[in-house]
Amino acid sequence: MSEAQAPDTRTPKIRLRGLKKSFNGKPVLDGVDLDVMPGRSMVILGGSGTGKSVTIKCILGLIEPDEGTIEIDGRNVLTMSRRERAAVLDRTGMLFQNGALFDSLPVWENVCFKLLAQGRISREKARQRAVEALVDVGLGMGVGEMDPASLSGGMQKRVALARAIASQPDIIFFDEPTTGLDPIMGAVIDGLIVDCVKRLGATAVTITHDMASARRIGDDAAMLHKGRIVWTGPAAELGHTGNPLVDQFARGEREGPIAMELRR
Ligand SMILES: Nc1ncnc2c1ncn2[C@@H]1O[C@H](COP(=O)(O)OP(=O)(O)OP(=O)(O)O)[C@@H](O)[C@H]1O
Repeated sequence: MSEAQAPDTRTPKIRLRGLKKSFNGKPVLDGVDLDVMPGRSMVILGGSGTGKSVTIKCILGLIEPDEGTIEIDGRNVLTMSRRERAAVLDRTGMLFQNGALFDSLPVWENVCFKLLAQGRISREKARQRAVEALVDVGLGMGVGEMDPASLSGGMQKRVALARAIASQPDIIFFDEPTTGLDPIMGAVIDGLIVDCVKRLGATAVTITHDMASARRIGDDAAMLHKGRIVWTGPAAELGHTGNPLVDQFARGEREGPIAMELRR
């Protein structure tokens, strides 16, 4: 492969610099810096209400930050035209915390909702694409015709995963993918996430409080604390990083720097 054709593995897929966001004068993000390299799986950790979801929503264009830059493939999406930004965001997928499936639509329409809404695909092709995505997450073809409400929690998560991958995105966000699942189903979903992300060659960003899940899904991890990323490193080291904040959080210990701050 010539140098011009070689994939650029040095430019981060996502680069956040100095990202700030306040709500009603209260800072939530206070200068977030984060790099997610292409094809890597990044897990973002942090206590409840520290701004993990706000960070992801800023990247997805659902919340406008007050300051900072958000680069995707080296280009600042915040200064792009609406059209350019929409084209970049079209290449992303998202698995929402509660699945966010529409009960009024059969599963297959949920899976291909984005493609259908954008008129990018015929209904016949969408149905076919949905069945393929459902098979990829271990669901039978018949599930496509069912109502989401009639499915178990684990099956709903699989459908939500099928929806996240159906448009074959190159960046996928997972918000608490194992919340509400028993530990075995959680491990199954994690395995599917890893397989699907690998198959697509996608870059993944996951928010989770589940440390077993973080170690299974993540290559890299980052900890958000007091509006900033205070640590990044290998997900496999969580609990043994040598950073007292991260290790306390990862081990779920009551005593440590985080508890002391809460007591003040
Ligand atoms: N649209 C909004 N308007 C006002 N405040 C908001 C808005 N979105 C988020 N917040 C506030 O920002 C803070 C961070 O919220 P966020 O949902 O990002 O936390 P989180 O780290 O994802 O927490 P959790 O782990 O509990 O899901 C919270 O105090 C929340 O109330």
